[in-house]
Amino acid sequence: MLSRNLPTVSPCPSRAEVLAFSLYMLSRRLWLSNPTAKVRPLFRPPLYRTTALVTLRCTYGTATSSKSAQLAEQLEQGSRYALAKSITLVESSRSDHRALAQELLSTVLKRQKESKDAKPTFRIGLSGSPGVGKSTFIEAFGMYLLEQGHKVAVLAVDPSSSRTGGSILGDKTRMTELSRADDAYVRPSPSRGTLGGVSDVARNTNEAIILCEAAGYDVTLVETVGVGQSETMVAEMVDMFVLLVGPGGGDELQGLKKGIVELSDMVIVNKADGKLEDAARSAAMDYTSAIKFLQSPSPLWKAKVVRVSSRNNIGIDKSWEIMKSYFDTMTAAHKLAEKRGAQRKVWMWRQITSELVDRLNGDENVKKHVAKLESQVFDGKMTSGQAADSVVDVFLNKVKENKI
Ligand SMILES: Nc1nc2c(ncn2[C@@H]2O[C@H](COP(=O)(O)OP(=O)(O)OP(=O)(O)O)[C@@H](O)[C@H]2O)c(=O)[nH]1
Repeated sequence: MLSRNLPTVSPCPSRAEVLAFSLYMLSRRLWLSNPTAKVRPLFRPPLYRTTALVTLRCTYGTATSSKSAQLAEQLEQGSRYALAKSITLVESSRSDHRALAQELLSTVLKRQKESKDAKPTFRIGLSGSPGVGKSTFIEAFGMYLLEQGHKVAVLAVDPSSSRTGGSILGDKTRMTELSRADDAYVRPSPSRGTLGGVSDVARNTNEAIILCEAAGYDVTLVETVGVGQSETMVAEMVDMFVLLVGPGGGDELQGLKKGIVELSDMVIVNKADGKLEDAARSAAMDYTSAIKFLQSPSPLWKAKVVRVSSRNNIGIDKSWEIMKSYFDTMTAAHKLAEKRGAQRKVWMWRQITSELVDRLNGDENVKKHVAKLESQVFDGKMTSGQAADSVVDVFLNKVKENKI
């Protein structure tokens, strides 16, 4: 990136310097266009080279920051176009995009900190197996929130899209009514090629949440599907984690899936209508009694269970009432800010770990060294611990020599 490659010369040139340089360039141009004329460059400001450099530096150095300031401004004005563009920057793997995204995030965070009348924001994670009715619920719930005067953003965390290029959540048209509403923003799943691993998905989503909030969306719904670590990941980036289950009952109460109920601050039994109503009632009772014996994510809150028919718009208001009550309880005890701070720290360390491993894996010398060590470990000539120490030593030595 140009602003990175140019030497840092500060401060910016004074007006007099810029004027002197411009006069010099003008007289030079006149002279070059007509060398016989007696308009030779009359003077050469002693600092003109530096001035040129400084001018360039200022022009290109501020190009990124003025672009990011402009985007931040448009975001604050609630431009959906600016929001989509900003999230694309955050998701991009291009280094100039990432640099711009980082500038933008810094500007946005600074403005949020300085703003005295910032609206409170609420981040809600929503998970459930495929087909349980997540889109239908979000559509109905989102429209209800709009009626209550909220601005709603919907983001999707779909680890399948980074692994396979396809996506469980994003391949079909979803939430059509909500997508068209003025005060809603529905972000489709990131497409192929924009993501790396799970850690990148998390980073992008965390940053996208900040951008949505900067654009005035006070409720952000982060939707995920119960695949791999995605539920735990989402639970660790939101204020409240909601699990959507079907009326068939209780799969989530068995074995491995039990952990996900334990993470949940609320369980919504969806499809509580028609022939499924009785089944939904008994599933709700099963969840309510099971939750009594599970550990709560917070000592201040015991998970609630609610029956909903997203298709018939039943129980949507009750769901919001419970969510608001959670929000009020946690805010009154100053627990939300604490939770967000702790989450940021956790993600910082995960990002550090993943970034270090990426750099380590990307280094050619380390790769060669690892290849040798792997065969020694395989043959039992070296323990895995010894090999790991050796790889890290090689890597750190290169870092010390400023080669990485
Ligand atoms: N009876 C009934 N059916 C529902 C309800 N909510 C959703 N459905 C149906 O359940 C099916 C799946 O709904 P979706 O909203 O697409 O489910 P999803 O969880 O988003 O599914 P994926 O996008 O595949 O993860 C659709 O046929 C919906 O019409 C409900 O409240 N009652």
